[in-house]
Amino acid sequence: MDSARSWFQKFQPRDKSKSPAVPASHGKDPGKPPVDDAPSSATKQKVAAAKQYIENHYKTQMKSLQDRKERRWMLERKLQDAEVPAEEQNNILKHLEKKETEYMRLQRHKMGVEDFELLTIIGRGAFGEVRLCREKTSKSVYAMKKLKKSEMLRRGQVEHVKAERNLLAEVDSAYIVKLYYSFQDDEFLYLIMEYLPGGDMMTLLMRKDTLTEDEAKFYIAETVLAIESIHKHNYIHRDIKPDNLLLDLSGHLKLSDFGLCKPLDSSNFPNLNEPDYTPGKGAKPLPDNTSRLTNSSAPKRTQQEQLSHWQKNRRMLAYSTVGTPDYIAPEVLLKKGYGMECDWWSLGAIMYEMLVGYPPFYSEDPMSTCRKIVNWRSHLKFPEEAKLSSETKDLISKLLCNVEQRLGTKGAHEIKAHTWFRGVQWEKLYQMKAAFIPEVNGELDTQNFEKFEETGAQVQSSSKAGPWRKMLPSKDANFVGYTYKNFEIVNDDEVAGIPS
Ligand SMILES: Nc1ncnc2c1ncn2[C@@H]1O[C@H](COP(=O)(O)OP(=O)(O)OP(=O)(O)O)[C@@H](O)[C@H]1O
Repeated sequence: MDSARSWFQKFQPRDKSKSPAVPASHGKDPGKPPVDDAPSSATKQKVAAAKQYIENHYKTQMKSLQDRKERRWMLERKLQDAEVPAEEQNNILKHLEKKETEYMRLQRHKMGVEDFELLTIIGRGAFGEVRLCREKTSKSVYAMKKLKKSEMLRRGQVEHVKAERNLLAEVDSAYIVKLYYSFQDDEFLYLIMEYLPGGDMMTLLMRKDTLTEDEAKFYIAETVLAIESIHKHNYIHRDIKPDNLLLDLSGHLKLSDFGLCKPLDSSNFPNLNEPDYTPGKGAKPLPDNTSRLTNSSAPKRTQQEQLSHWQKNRRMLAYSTVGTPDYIAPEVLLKKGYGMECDWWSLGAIMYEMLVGYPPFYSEDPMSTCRKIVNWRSHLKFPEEAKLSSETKDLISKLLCNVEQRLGTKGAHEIKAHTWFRGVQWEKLYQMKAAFIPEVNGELDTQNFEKFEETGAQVQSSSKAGPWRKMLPSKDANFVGYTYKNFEIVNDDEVAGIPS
């Protein structure tokens, strides 16, 4: 409550001459025209932000109380089910209470970037970078995603960034990257996540060219479970692509990058709604590079030629500001209004790439890719050389199709039941041996990631990162309520240190 009050006070107008604390009519000079005492828009904004902060504060407190009760209840139930002797039960419950006390202490600590030692950069995206870091006190290693607020605002991504933070804090699944903390300073938002040292699926696919059916089945099945877990919480990813499928130490897959779909600025793309581009109709003449793939008079590329073109372009596409549209569903591109089915389309495109070597609508030019996607009926082809089984082609065709016919429209169970997945033990998948075990030597090993150059000054040297910064609330009302701490940050060593 105290912090809420002091934060509220910070939001009160400071310049009394502009926004008087008493109504303007009190003590005014009767000879002067009446002063407009309506609050300025800046004041209104501050009031709205303060209101949101207070609401958020109480919501968080209620939620943490409820979570605490739930943790206790779950543990009690587990202990009873396991018929643990009464004395041992008592000790275990006491241990939980100590962890709760430590968690409350950590909750009061205002987290900042200075709490972390910044290590190697492992990723760069449209809004910032991802790097390996180590928390100074606990020595735990994490991945820190840093997003520039001004860039998020400029590109209208504020709602997306909030959605990402909410989803990560809400969905607890083995197939979703775990969020430990989120916080902000004047310039940046930070997500402190578990570090997944196996690299991303894009890198794995570039190394392997294609996967065998069994290898693809393993990763596609885990992707199904990841997508199912976010859909259960009513989130749609919209931007599922191999770059967002990360591998943990044991080679299991986790979905990341939520709600931060790169803004596929429609002004950059051809008018996909033009009559000539409607699905099923004859396509407009395409630029040279794509007409080679569809025009019978132009030489057709072999699967191998297409694969090497794709691989040459892949990284460049991934790091471009527009991003790759290769996995985006036609209804998303056409801005028709879309639902969760769009994620199942992306699954189909990834499955195709795993088995063929490049995505189904690949073209060197992203605009042509978009055209091919919306005209998927005339562009979805399975190259002979890929020797896909009829079951494989059937599943891909049931994912890369109209929304109404698409598998998964009634739920993930429709996809899981397809014969291509025969033999998959869905419940045990995460406990099974992964298709590839990544090579990782030590907790700071980043060999499965690209090398990135350091650019400009490091965040730690920022003049805004002094200890006094912790005393100030962040000025930016757009990102109120971003802070989060996961209960799992409390480890047993810290609990052992608390005097009982
Ligand atoms: N938790 C993590 N552990 C290991 N590597 C990660 C983690 N999170 C992200 N990365 C790496 O950083 C890259 C970029 O991350 P991410 O896609 O989340 O950032 P982004 O800025 O949102 O990117 P995009 O521009 O694709 O939206 C990933 O492809 C991956 O290689």
